[in-house]
Amino acid sequence: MGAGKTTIGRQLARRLGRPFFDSDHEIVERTGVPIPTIFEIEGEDGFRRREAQTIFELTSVSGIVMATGGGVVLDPENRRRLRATGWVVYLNVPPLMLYQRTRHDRNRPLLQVEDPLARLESLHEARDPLYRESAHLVVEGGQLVASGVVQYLIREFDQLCLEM
Ligand SMILES: Nc1ncnc2c1ncn2[C@@H]1O[C@H](COP(=O)(O)OP(=O)(O)O)[C@@H](O)[C@H]1O
Ligand SMILES: O=C(O)C1=C[C@@H](OP(=O)(O)O)[C@@H](O)[C@H](O)C1
Repeated sequence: MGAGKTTIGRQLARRLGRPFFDSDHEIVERTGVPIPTIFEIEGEDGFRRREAQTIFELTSVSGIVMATGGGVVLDPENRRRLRATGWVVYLNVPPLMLYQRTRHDRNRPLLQVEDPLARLESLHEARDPLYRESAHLVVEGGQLVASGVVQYLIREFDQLCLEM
């Protein structure tokens, strides 16, 4: 959630010369409406069904870089497919930094509450074990600029390819 997945994923894809997909963007393209509207009409459950379908389709394509919405890990089948078909990176950013990066954005329905920082803290606590279970690599802290994270991921990815 607001951890820089899209920013970092897009730069990484460009550097690797691979296509980039953002699962939220795919859902918006397919439905033709923004995410808050999907939540309003179909509720979170409806959004999660569309999200699972999109993850199913995108994990069937090889050679891409994908950024996912922060809630994809709630579904065990999403976690299983992501881990089985790709190299999964968890960008772990503390809740306060997530708050600073997302506070002006009205496009995240789960954060449209009186105390978004408290919501981010509880989401982070509940989801952190699920992200760790899904990820092959965890990048801690959120201190690096996006290009620094991309540089680090390219080195790790090259190493992985050499070992295979
Ligand atoms: N490494 C970073 N350092 C500082 N700000 C960042 C970093 N990565 C992303 N941001 C900023 O945080 C906000 C959310 O980033 P985004 O990539 O859209 O997040 P996500 O796709 O995870 O929701 C953007 O304003 C972006 O410029
Ligand atoms: O954390 C979540 O459950 C969600 C995060 C959002 O994506 P970001 O991770 O880009 O905010 C988006 O998929 C939807 O609003 C639900």
